[in-house]
Amino acid sequence: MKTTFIVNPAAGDGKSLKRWEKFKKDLNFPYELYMTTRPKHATELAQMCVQSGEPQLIFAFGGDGTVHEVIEGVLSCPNCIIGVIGAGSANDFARGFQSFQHATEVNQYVQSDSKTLKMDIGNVITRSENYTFVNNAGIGFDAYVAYQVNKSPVKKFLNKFSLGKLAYTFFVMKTLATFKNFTLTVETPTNCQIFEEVWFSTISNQPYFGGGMKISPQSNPADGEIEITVVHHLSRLKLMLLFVSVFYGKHTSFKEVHQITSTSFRLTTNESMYRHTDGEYANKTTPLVADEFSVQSKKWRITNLI
Ligand SMILES: Nc1ncnc2c1ncn2[C@@H]1O[C@H](COP(=O)(O)OP(=O)(O)OP(=O)(O)O)[C@@H](O)[C@H]1O
Repeated sequence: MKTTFIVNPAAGDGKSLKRWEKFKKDLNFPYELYMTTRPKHATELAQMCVQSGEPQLIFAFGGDGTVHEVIEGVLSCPNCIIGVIGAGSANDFARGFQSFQHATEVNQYVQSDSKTLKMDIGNVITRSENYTFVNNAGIGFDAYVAYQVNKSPVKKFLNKFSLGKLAYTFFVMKTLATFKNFTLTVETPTNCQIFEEVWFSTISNQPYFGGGMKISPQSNPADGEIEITVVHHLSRLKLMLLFVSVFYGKHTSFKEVHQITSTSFRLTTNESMYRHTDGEYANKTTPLVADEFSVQSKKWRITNLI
């Protein structure tokens, strides 16, 4: 089977390139290599790779953004298998899905009978655009933080000293002081609930978000369902406490955290709120116009390492 690596040299605050240089020395099979040079490039490269419709094994080498882009590029190709080597900052994909740590594991997989697992993907239909998500999508506080971090020159500057994570801490604190809570209506095919004073809501295909926070412990990316987590009606101080407890998956016992499982959700905000899909800015909601979140079951294939 044709094997390709798509490497984002800029992932992981720029550490990905160094890691790749080391990693490739231990690979012992022929492969094609593409380096991304800009956002969305990994999608274009993956689309190019699968154009022929031939069976393909494509390794995404980078962070969650890179993996998201590669998977988006292969959705039309049922013969394509995705393997992941997490080399980003957050690497939530590598926590929630099977992924490779070392080149020796990749060598073993390529020489084996290439077992695969079929995985789900999330879709978001909004008034202006459609999006996909592999890990999670969200509306509110976290999306606004991600937006500010990604557009800020502060992160680029701190990256030079491998201190990119400080940018997140800075913008979390800043947003915490200024964020205005919103009202969220959550409709499932069988129910409708209105949540007041919402900080954020996350729709999860797998348990992790934000760099290891186990926001949705029961999410399973192969079960044909997605989970919504709504965090509302709590003080700034308690929100901070909640962020600490999320790392251990203990936040679900807070009465201010609501979780619902469904195959689809219609979410409506009372005012315009920032959205993200897999941590990347995905525009803002239109007040009183529903966004439709759904899941497509078994839509892409991942390397099965077990
Ligand atoms: N050569 C490049 N230079 C700058 N940015 C790039 C380049 N190639 C890809 N990108 C963009 O870099 C962004 C970040 O990549 P990625 O998410 O993989 O790394 P990360 O942010 O360090 O990891 P994580 O998302 O796990 O925190 C992506 O949005 C991607 O489109």
